[in-house]
Amino acid sequence: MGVRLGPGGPKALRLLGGEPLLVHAVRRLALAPSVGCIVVAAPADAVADVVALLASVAPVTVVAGGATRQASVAAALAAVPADFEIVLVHDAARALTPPELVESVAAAVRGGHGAVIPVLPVVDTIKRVSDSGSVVETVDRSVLRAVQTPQGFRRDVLVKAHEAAVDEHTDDAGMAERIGIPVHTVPGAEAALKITRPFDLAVAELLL
Ligand SMILES: Nc1ccn([C@@H]2O[C@H](COP(=O)(O)OP(=O)(O)OP(=O)(O)O)[C@@H](O)[C@H]2O)c(=O)n1
Ligand SMILES: C[C@](O)(CO)[C@H](O)COP(=O)(O)O
Repeated sequence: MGVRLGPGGPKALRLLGGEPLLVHAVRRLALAPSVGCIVVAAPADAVADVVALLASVAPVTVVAGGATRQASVAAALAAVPADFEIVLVHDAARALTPPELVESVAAAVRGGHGAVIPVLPVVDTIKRVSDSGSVVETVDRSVLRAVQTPQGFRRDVLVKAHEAAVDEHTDDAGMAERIGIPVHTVPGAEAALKITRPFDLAVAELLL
């Protein structure tokens, strides 16, 4: 719902350079040579609108999403045709993700990794803080990474991870980690920033 972006309806349908974030994201996915099929999870009451919106952008299958990201991914995964053995999960909110990043994630899965995530180093000093606002400790940021999408999986790994999930995860790799699947990292891209707050949208407008 784009709560952190402020009022204006589902975030995927908010405008960036005059077009919905979802259109930007799908257009860039479709430009990646490895992508053979795109399934979009749309807000349940906007499926017909999203089908119409994407008709001239790329061939897509649109399904009704769920109340959470995890539920939306599960619904989309169930609609991926049986002959696709590699599945990448992407955020509409990462609307400017370059096709080259999609390719590098896909290539790492093809190269033998069951689960692959793009990551960036953390640039700020990170501190653990108590409920009262006092600093508890400074965390060693050299071992931390900020995680992006698309996240790539062998299809059987992603299906198993979703089937095994008993709680909510903020990304799909988190579910794979929980069942002991090794998750491989590849370098992320600054342009794949997640448009979360108004500042991010302003940055994305400038980048575009
Ligand atoms: N029910 C949901 C919620 C999110 N997403 C996907 O998860 C991505 C990242 O979600 P987020 O940035 O958290 O979007 P919102 O949930 O709209 O943001 P907010 O938490 O501020 O409302 C979205 O771009 C969308 O692709 C989804 O498919 N289904
Ligand atoms: C999947 C994700 O984009 C990886 O960084 C992120 O976890 C999504 O988080 P959100 O809170 O749903 O925006």
